[in-house]
Amino acid sequence: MALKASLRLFSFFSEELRPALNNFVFRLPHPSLTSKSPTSSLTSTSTQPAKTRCPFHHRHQNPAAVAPYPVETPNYATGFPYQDIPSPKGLPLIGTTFNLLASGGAPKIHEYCDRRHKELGNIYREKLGAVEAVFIADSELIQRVYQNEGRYPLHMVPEPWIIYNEIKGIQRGLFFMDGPQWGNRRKSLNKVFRQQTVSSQAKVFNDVISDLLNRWRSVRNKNMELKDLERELYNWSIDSLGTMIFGRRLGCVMSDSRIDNVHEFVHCVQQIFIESAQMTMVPPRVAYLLKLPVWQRFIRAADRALELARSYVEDNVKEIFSKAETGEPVEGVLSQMLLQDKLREEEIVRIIADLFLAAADTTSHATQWTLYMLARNPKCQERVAEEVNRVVPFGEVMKEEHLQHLPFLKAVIKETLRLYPVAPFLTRILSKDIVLNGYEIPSGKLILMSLYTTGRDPKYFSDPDHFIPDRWLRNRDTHDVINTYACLPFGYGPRSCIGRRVAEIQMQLLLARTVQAFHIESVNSREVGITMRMITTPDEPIRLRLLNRNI
Ligand code: HEM
Repeated sequence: MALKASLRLFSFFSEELRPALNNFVFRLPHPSLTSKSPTSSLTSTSTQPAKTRCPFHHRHQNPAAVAPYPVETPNYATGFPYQDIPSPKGLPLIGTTFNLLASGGAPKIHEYCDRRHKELGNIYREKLGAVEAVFIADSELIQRVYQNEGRYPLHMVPEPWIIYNEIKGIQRGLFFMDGPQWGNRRKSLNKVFRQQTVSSQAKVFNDVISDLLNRWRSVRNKNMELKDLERELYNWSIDSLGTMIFGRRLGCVMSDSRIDNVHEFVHCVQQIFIESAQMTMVPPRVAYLLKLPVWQRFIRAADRALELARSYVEDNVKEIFSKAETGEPVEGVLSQMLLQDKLREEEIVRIIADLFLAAADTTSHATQWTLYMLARNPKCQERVAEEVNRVVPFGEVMKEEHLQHLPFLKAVIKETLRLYPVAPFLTRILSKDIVLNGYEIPSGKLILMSLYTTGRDPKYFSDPDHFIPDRWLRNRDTHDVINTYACLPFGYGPRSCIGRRVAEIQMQLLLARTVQAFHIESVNSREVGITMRMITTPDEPIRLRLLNRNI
């Protein structure tokens, strides 16, 4: 959801989330400091006596690290004080905001945080604007955060959305829920998004792809270049999800589409992301109070997107009820939610509207990056084409069971998401204190897990800057993926991405069929970089040439 906004979003300027609750009674070294690996023993409750000093002492002269160990029985649930976590120097009110601005601002925040990790280590804290966050870039620390997320994990909701929901007095979908309310809804929705249900949608996903590929054949220019790939993929991802949910086509990938509302919806969702990203550098509450243009644009786009999504969902809900009354068959998971799960209509409308916001940009950008990687790595592209043609000869319908025999294609997608994680930071706010790398993290602190950094860390991935899908293949001698917590493009645990299977099947089908139909070439004259628009997007439009394959 844009939420995801990503969700995943990243609004450093939101107000303080929760006050630090901790009164540190014991300020003793944690047993983790006794181990060779600074992180491995963090998960243990061992009471072994401490033998070594702080693993960071060479780069962070922590007084506690060199203090004599206490005589009384240490409480190993505690570590060094939170304040001792390495941190860059900043100004009192705005922290290090100017440093971020000087480094390119919000669009380059992934590189800024990557440099901070290189300078300060795999854990640091930084105050940007009004919010302080603890950044971690270590697979064992990430694992530890997820192990402690509790029954109802809490993540960060982007500040512009918090304000929006407050001033409009509205409740929203899954991404915005917490506690038992979230737990109950997530349980019902998990049924809808389970593997079996999603797999049964392969046929409808294929119908959308057939239209899309036909459209691409006809809209290429004379150089065989496809215009506005981003918009094409947005339309595809919305049409696919819409067909799964409503049981009928939205029609937004057809070349003669007159579904203006859907196109407007797509446009508004893109706008929401652009404006939210702008507000990473202007405190959203200030933007709201001063009615700055960025806030006005955000609110206009959000109002319209939700209005369009709601009216479409409402129309479909009405139709489902009237068909159910007359005994006509109804397709799509919306009918299942209404008729079997008996969710209230008003709640379904907001849940589904937000699902569209969550799905559109994430799936389309993940697919866009993968197509780009295939274009830049022609040998990999040929291997995918050979693999696909071996499993599904050209002209035969690709079914969900075929996808199980396409390991190299799946490895290509994983490798792309390692280098270009759509959500570059995962967020959690824990409801209990924990110790990370020997430092106490009080409950309520915002923790950001830096996937961009872990995904490119040579500690986890050899030759990390290179696109090497083979590293993900299990049967390969040099299989070098040791710890998957370093690469979690869909998050982890009960609050991980609910749409993961939908996205994976949609992407696998589209990519397999695209590579089967076309030889893809990149037209960009330079290597496309990353610009953050709340999610990982290209810093210039990705331009592809699609040449027909002679099969
Ligand atoms: C390649 C495409 C996608 C990527 C990379 C992606 C990634 C993510 C990530 C990283 C999270 C946060 C997980 C965490 O905090 O542990 C998330 C949450 C979420 N995603 Fe996705 N997502 C994708 C597609 C989708 C689709 C297609 C849908 C809807 C059908 C969707 C719906 C959601 C929702 C509703 C949440 C919030 C879940 C909750 O709060 O319980 N996502 N996604």
